[in-house]
Amino acid sequence: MDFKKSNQIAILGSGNIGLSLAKGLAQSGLYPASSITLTRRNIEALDEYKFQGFQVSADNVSASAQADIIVLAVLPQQLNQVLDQIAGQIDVSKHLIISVISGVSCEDIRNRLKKDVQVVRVMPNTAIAIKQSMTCISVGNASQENIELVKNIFNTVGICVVINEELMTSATALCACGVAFFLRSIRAASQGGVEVGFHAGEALKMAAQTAKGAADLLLQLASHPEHEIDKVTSPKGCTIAGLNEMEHNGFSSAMIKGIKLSAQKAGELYDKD
Ligand SMILES: NC(=O)C1=CN([C@@H]2O[C@H](COP(=O)(O)OP(=O)(O)OC[C@H]3O[C@@H](n4cnc5c(N)ncnc54)[C@H](O)[C@@H]3O)[C@@H](O)[C@H]2O)C=CC1
Ligand SMILES: O=C(O)[C@@H]1CCC=N1
Repeated sequence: MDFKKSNQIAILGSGNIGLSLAKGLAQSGLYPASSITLTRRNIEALDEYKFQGFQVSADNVSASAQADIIVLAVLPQQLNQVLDQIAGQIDVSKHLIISVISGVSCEDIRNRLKKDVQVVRVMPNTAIAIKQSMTCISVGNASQENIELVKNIFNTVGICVVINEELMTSATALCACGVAFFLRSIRAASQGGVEVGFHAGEALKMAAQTAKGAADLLLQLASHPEHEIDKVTSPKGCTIAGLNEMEHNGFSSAMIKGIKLSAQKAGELYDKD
């Protein structure tokens, strides 16, 4: 399929996720660094990216005016100031807004910018920097052409699914915060590995590769976790002993409760006024 040619991207707010997205896009070859403008209030912090060929600026207004796609990537509490800055530059016939901001609806953004500007809400995670993001998209009022454009972008830097906007705070918890949750699990496993005899560095590498293999069993075989767990747990064996000890200490329950609290909090991050 041919996608609309959208040449210039401005990422307003180049912090953790904005820069991860920039790296992934440049790596993918879909958007060269020279077609991406990164904004931040203190642009000295972007020197390394300037050196790599990205355009850097402290001026959200001119960056937006020059862009076809404007990515909003500031914190929820920083958003209203940025929207008020750029509102006058928005050309509804040209601009597509992609917001990665948690807890802010497409309608919130349209109400503050221009009612008929096209806004898509996207929830990537930091693995986008290595083209491994699980990205959830809700399409807002975008045209079919722009929906395909956005899906193509996020499929190039990982895997994307389109979901209803009401589920975006849940997607934030499961997929964006989820990176931290799985990393903490791997870190905990490596700490266990040190207790049973490995040096910290090798324990971390062994835990990470084991986690990657476990995830790939599910993804590549379209298998269910309990089916794969049953293959590991030999009768009267050491796996079931360890697994049950973890469950007695609330392993699954802790993960479920954490995801529920994160989803609730994601819905409370933005103050419209
Ligand atoms: N960090 C993550 O894994 C993810 C974050 N998000 C969302 O992305 C947004 C950004 O999160 P992070 O990257 O973690 O935060 P961050 O604090 O690392 O990045 C925000 C950046 O915006 C810059 N900024 C603030 N005001 C600005 C302004 N007026 N003009 C230009 N730049 C400005 C800050 O200097 C900072 O570099 C949040 O809304 C968050 O909910 C979404 C998905 C994943
Ligand atoms: O912690 C946060 O609020 C952001 C949203 C998802 C990941 N980081």
